[in-house]
Amino acid sequence: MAGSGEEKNGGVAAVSGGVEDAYGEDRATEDQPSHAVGRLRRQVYMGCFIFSSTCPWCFNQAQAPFDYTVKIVMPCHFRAFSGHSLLRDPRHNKGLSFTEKERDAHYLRGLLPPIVLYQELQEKRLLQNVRQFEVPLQRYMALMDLQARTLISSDAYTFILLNDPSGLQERNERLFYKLLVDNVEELLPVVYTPTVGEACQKYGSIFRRPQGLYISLKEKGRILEVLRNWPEKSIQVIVVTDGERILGLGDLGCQGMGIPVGKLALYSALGGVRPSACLPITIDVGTNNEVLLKDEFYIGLRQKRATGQEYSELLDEFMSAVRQNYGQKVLVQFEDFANHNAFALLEKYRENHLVFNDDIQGTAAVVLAGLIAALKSVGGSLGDHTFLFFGAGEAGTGIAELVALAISRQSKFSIDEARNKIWLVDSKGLVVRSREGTLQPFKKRYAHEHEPIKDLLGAVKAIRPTALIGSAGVARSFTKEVVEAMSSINKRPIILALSNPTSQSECTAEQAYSWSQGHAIFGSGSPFDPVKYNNKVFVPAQANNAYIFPGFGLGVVIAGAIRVTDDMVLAAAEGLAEQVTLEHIDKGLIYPPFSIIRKISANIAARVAEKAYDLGSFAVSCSSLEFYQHEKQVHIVLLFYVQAWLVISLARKIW
Ligand SMILES: NC(=O)C1=CN([C@@H]2O[C@H](COP(=O)(O)OP(=O)(O)OC[C@H]3O[C@@H](n4cnc5c(N)ncnc54)[C@H](OP(=O)(O)O)[C@@H]3O)[C@@H](O)[C@H]2O)C=CC1
Ligand SMILES: CC(=O)C(=O)O
Ligand SMILES: [Mg+2]
Repeated sequence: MAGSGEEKNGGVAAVSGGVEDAYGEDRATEDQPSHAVGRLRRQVYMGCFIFSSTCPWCFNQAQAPFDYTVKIVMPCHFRAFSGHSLLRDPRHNKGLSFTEKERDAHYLRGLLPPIVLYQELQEKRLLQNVRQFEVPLQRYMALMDLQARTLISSDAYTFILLNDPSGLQERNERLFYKLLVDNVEELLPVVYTPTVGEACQKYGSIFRRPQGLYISLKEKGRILEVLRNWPEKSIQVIVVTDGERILGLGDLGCQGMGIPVGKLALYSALGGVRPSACLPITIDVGTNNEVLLKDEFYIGLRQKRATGQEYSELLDEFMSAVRQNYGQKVLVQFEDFANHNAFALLEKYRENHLVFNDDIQGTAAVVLAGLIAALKSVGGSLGDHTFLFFGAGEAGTGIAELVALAISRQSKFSIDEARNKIWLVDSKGLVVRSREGTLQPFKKRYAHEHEPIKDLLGAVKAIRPTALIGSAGVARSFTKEVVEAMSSINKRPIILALSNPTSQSECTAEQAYSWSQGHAIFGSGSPFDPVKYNNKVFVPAQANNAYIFPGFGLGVVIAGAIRVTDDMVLAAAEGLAEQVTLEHIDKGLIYPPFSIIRKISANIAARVAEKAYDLGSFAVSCSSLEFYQHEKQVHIVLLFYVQAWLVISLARKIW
């Protein structure tokens, strides 16, 4: 039940699982006054522990939002967490919603205008203000300002706080998450794709303050030191990129930071992982983007990308520093690496670290779930159908592998036979046996016997797929002819245009519905508005890994997992697919709406945690297993669901 000693590092800041570390001694940050807070926190946790002893599943390390209660409700931080400092701390600042009592208790009198605005009203005011910006990038910047943790000087802050009529300059993290959670369908496209893509492209010009950790080649040999500079000590999820394949926009080098920041905002808003437990990291090994290298505002190293030994030594050092500093239960999510590194890194680290590649595994889970749901309209099981991928990289082959695994689990087919139902097209055309000698390893399993075909239309006509899945990052590659060909082969063609952002989408929703005369089951990576065609309204699905990774990460955390396996990814897909109801299917939807994403995430988390537990000591640390051992008789998935839902709902109440 207790976190194992081996996970601690010199007495500081190791993350371990189970109940004991929830007392929080090991995650005090340097600016927290220690003993009084420790005692108070212990009392709060003891109270929770009594509650949890009737339901031990309700209480473990993911419960850390309680930290917040201690800090903000108790007048225990004296001046260290009061007055200016409190207003300048986005994590604890409540802005105009500090009550009269809190203003007295925290030395805030006079620092705020006299009015007390309750959070709902603050939220309404902010939403109105965000909506006033017509340009999506301005909305993005306004929201990021609200979230930002690193602050401007106190004088400037007070000036802004007291003089900013829009209220948008307030740094108030809990308001940011409340706004996001309550308006997820409206704000997701702002903090995430497509707008985050533009933000990364312009990151150098719009950069105001650091939002994550930058680890560059200059820090080689000192990465542990760099990690220790981050103010939070108890980290549960890291999203890391090296910026080489940012969405479908290519190499954006150090400016890729917008992606880990955006993904982790969703981890908190949609998956209940406490913001302070999330760490965005960009590894800067240079960039091959000539435009950036010549841009005077570029924020990264001005050199070509390091490769080979230099690159892999830096990554090795990073992984071992992460483990040393945060223990073995920190989830490292690789994001938007180029495929020549992504597959190799996943293979290399998955045996000994808790790693997850969102582009390969998260995307696979979301698409498999969508296919399972779509087949409820189309008919037949996965093994009865043929799948054609346009794009044979991380997303394409990641999905292909999970679909093959699902087919082999559901039917009498072996995994190799299942792979025969899947075809890939890459930049050189259909992946066929005669190309085997020059193919990257991850494509070889799909090099089937067939004559070479160069173009997508030719491949569609020859392979006659049920589903066409685009992940090449090539805009408008699903032409009218391609969609018409799919429609002539299938009554209900499944067409997924996964490439992000919107500018790279293989086709628009309107094109898919009109060219298929309303028959397509369509999903896209970035959102499209509903389309009216022949007096009927079609609601496109958003086939994006954002459905998966927040719940997946939460599942890993509540299980105290130490490894990610394919079965856990499959469980996540099933956890999403089972939430698509007949009502959704009747409306042509292949995913439940994002408006209920927190419920979706709780279900996915429960499925993933259950699977990790089923897999036993390979996936879950021995200490967590011991904790679960005596519960073997009970319905474990239900307990995990309750736990996940509690974390997600408590997070919303407490932040
Ligand atoms: N919706 C979602 O949740 C997700 C969407 N994506 C999107 O998918 C896209 C691809 O990502 P990812 O798989 O990681 O990228 P990769 O670079 O790993 O793969 C891209 C693939 O597209 C192929 N390709 C490139 N140009 C062409 C072309 N003209 N014709 C045919 N094939 C081509 C490449 O061929 P070759 O191998 O020959 O170079 C490669 O196989 C991106 O836009 C990304 O945003 C990614 C992850 C999740
Ligand atoms: C969604 C995502 O992860 C991507 O486009 O890379
Ligand atoms: Mg990605």
